[in-house]
Order: sequence, then C-alpha cells, then structure tokens
Amino acid sequence: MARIELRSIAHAYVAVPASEQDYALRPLELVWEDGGAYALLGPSGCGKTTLLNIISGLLRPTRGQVLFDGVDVTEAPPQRRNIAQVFQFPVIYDTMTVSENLAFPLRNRGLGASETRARVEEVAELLELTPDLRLRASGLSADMRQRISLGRGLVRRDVAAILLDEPLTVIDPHVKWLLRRKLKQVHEQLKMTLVYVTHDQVEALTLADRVVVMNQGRVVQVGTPQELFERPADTFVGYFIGSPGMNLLPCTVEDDAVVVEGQRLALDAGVCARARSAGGELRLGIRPEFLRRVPEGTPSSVRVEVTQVENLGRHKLATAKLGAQALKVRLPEEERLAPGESCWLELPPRWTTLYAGGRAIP
Ligand SMILES: Nc1ncnc2c1ncn2[C@@H]1O[C@H](COP(=O)(O)OP(=O)(O)OP(=O)(O)O)[C@@H](O)[C@H]1O
Repeated sequence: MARIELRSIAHAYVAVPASEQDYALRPLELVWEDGGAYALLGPSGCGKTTLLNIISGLLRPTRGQVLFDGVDVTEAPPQRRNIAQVFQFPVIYDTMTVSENLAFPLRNRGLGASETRARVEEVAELLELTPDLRLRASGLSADMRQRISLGRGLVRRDVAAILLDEPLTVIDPHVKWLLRRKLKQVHEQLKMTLVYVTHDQVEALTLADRVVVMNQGRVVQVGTPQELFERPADTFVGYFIGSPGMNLLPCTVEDDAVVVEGQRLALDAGVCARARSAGGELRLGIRPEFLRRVPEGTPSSVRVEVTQVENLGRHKLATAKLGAQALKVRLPEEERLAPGESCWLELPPRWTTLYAGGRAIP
C-alpha cells in the first residue's frame, strides 16, 4: 500500500480553461496516509469522481502532480499505478465462477497456481464467499457481486490503494450496513489505503477514520468524524453534516459580543476582533444538539419562541424563532415544551463558532 500525495492538483474538462468556473477541481493539496481509511464526501457534481480518476490514472490532471510514496506518477497509465477500483456497478465476469473471478487479477499477472489458490481462499474467507466459490457469478445478488468486485481488488498484494466509488448505491438497504461493516472489518485487518467516495454522510462517518469534504470542486475540510461534527471549518460542512445540520444565524459583532436579532451574546474578544477584520458575511453557528433550555438570565442565552415540536422517540426536535430566524433544537425526550411557548436557550461558547465569508474564525 502507498502514501498518496496530490500537489496543486486542478482539473478542467474544457481544453482551454478561461476562468476559475471552468475548473471541475480547484487547486488542492491532499495527502492520503498509507493504511488510512478515507471517505470523500460531497454533493453530486462536487468533483469526487474526478479526483478519484486522477488518483487511479484514468484522468490526467490539467495541473499538478500525483505522487505514490514520493514517486511522481502523474504521467503513469492506470496499469502502472496498481490501484484497485470498485465502481457503483460491480465489474465481474458473469461466465466465470466466483473463484475464477477472484483469481483473474492474479492469473493475469502470471502468479503460480498454488499461490493463487491460497490468496483466493484467504480473500474469500475474509469476505464470507467461501461457500460460494464454485458458483457461477451470473444471477448472484448485488451485494455478493460487489463483494466479489472488492475481492478482486484485495486479492493482489501489490495494490497501492483501493478506491471505491459509491459502491453501495445498487445494494439493498437492508444489506447495506452489513457490507459497510464488512468493509470496515477488512480495513482493520489489512490496513490498506482506502478511499471511499460517497454523498451519504452516514456511510462516510461510520466507515472512515478521516473524511475529506468537498464542495464545488474544493476540499473544504479534512478531519475525523468528530472534528467535522464539533468544529466545522466551513458553513457548508456545518450544514451538510448532521441531521438536521448546524444552525447558521446571520449576526453582527459589537465590541466583545455577537448580536443576533438584537440579542447580545458575549464571545471571546480575540474571535470578535478577527471576525471584524476578516470581512464577508458573519454567521453564528451552533448545532441543534448543543443548544440547551435554561432559566431566564443564564449567561450566553437567548429568548426564543417555539413554533413546532416533533417527537422523534428518544429525543424531540423543536423549531424555534429567534426574531425572524428559525432555529432547530434537539431536546431530551422528557422536556415539556409546546408550540407558542417562549423559553431561553443557552449557546455554550465552547460549541459556538463564528463564520466570516463561510469560513470559521479561529
Ligand atoms: N467527462 C466530463 N466532461 C465534462 N464535464 C464533466 C465530465 N465529468 C464530470 N464533469 C463535470 O465535472 C464536475 C464534477 O463531476 P464529478 O463527476 O467529478 O462529480 P461527483 O462529485 O463525482 O458527482 P456524482 O456524485 O454525481 O458522481 C461536474 O460539474 C460534472 O458535470
């Protein structure tokens, strides 16, 4: 497996890019550490597949370099990069058995029969395909076919990384989580460099050690699932991750306080000073999970009017009005609150982030 480094990579599909808008991928620097499990997360069209194809060599970037373990492979074709790719639709040979499908990448490279058999058996065991090795691939379920596809990547010892592009899209919802768990187990055992493309935050957050969040051709944050949840570096990450996403309230800064709809909240003096000099629209970000109902007059609290309360089993989700702005609040199940009531909500400074022009003020 390899450490993969992308240096100043950018890509435009038009032959002569005239402006920044022509770039599907804006200039970015990224390092995928050897053995890491990464998710590449972002909405449709943000550039995930473009980035993946640049790593595998299916696409040559307009600008920048791709390095595997320090060696520049920007000009190297896919077959010289030893990347295993698993696509949305499993790529397997229907006329072959499961065993022959798994053995194919090794036979192709001239590996001996006994070593091939041993590797196939090992991978089949790992992916729970042992009882099915003799079955013909045609007619097998989608999740089995995708496991075979993954197995064809894992069977080779020389792969630099395994890239998976939305591999669970065609899998039935009730077996999706099984396959996800399997993939996580396989990664824990083999520690291969794994890049998993998805637009599904649950998939990304459960599978990966680190998540690369993309939006409009840019990498907006790289972090652990916890960092993305607790410290979104960008309003897009705050909103895109979480269910519902972060509350992002337009605000102003006055002295050492943030003012939202006429209500003042004291904030760190340094943050306020940096926000003033940063420029761009200011927003105060707080996740629904971190808001707390408190008695009137509690520091860092605001008065709101509740407009809706949904009972979601283990917790309640309330919508409240702070002046003209709506806030989502996650409340404990036992909290008694009805639409039309007013209450005070604390925005603990520790969980409150100020954004200027979409970026978090450090
Ligand atoms: N072959 C191509 N020619 C021209 N434009 C392309 C091509 N492939 C992708 N694009 C454009 O580049 C941008 C990024 O596309 P890409 O497929 O990388 O996004 P994605 O995040 O993988 O989306 P999805 O989740 O829908 O697959 C999009 O605007 C897309 O329309």
